[in-house]
Amino acid sequence: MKIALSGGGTGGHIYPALALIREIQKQDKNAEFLYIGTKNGLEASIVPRANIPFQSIEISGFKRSLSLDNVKTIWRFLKGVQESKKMLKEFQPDVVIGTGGYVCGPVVYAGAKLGVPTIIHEQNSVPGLTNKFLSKYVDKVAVCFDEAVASFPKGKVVMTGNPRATEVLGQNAINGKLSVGLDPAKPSVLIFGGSRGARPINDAVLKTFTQLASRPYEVLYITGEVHYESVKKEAELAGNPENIKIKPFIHNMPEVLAGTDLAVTRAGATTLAELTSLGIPSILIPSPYVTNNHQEKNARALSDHGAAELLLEGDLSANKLIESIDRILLDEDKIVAMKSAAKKIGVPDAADRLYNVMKKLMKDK
Ligand SMILES: CC(=O)N[C@H]1[C@@H](OP(=O)(O)OP(=O)(O)OC[C@H]2O[C@@H](n3ccc(=O)[nH]c3=O)[C@H](O)[C@@H]2O)O[C@H](CO)[C@@H](O)[C@@H]1O
Repeated sequence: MKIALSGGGTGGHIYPALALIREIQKQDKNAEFLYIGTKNGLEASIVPRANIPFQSIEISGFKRSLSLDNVKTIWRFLKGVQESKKMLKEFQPDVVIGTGGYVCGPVVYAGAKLGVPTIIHEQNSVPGLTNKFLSKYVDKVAVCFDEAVASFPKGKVVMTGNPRATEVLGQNAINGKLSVGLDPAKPSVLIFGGSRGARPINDAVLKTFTQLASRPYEVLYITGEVHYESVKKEAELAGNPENIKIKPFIHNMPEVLAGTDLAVTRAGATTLAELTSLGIPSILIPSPYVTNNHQEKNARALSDHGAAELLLEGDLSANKLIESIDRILLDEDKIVAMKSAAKKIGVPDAADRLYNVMKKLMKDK
């Protein structure tokens, strides 16, 4: 079986595709893959690192407002479709799957126009522009939230969950802690602002350093690649306490999550699928800078059920952050209740569900 995949820009669109690949590899040793992305997105480093054949097209995102750039984008889209058609004709896939981000626009569109079975996977409760556009042309739309169903053509939508929820299971917590310099005997908090980091979260975290230094727990603080150098400098000025380990980005997130007692993070949909599958309590600080405020909607799907606490960016401060961490982490009953609420939302068999949708589509079409 040959599978072409595309999805990119940020980790939240790339890791679900890689998780699906891992599931297919488990069930079909002979499966072949081609991943199409852009040279500028995170996929250009993450996908080859996972040993998956990677090719790139040139494409940029569409702006919602009227702009000359959009003319360029349309031209690039059409060029991207031609390039994708060439790659797909050469690879001859049995199915094309898009996991979001503007790069999958031309790739999945090209697949549909060539008559190849096509699927898009929408991780969020509110769909992105690219997936909305593609939903008219594809055969199936796989979703993770009930709220997303109404945004897509009836009859195409299937509820699968996010394949990354499957991939993060069964990892070794001790190895995860040791790999980032944490003490396996102590509780730990993971702080990160999505796959690229978030300046407002970094600013608040840096101001908590003096207080965090006296806490009985440890902190793994992932800054995002672009923020790392400046955060490191400020952390040194603040005395960089022993119990706070700072990294720019980590590639073994499943292992690290296995040893995490509490997560403080944005509310990207793929991160939330991981947290709920593992039953990790969280403090969610949704990014207000995303389409239709979709991260807040993602976050509320957890906080409404007691699986997470919502901390809006407007209310974020160092004091509020440390008060929330202490209140949850130092209260065993609260941790147990949040864990169980998170697990109830998780969809641990999501990868198998998506693979089954794919197999059925290929059989039927
Ligand atoms: C600004 C923006 O548009 N963000 C979107 C993007 O976020 P973003 O890419 O930040 O997405 P998510 O938070 O959903 O996923 C991040 C992924 O990166 C992984 N990770 C993160 C840090 C690290 O050091 N190592 C690592 O592997 C996480 O475990 C997770 O698998 O895609 C999500 C999924 O469609 C959307 O919900 C977000 O709104």
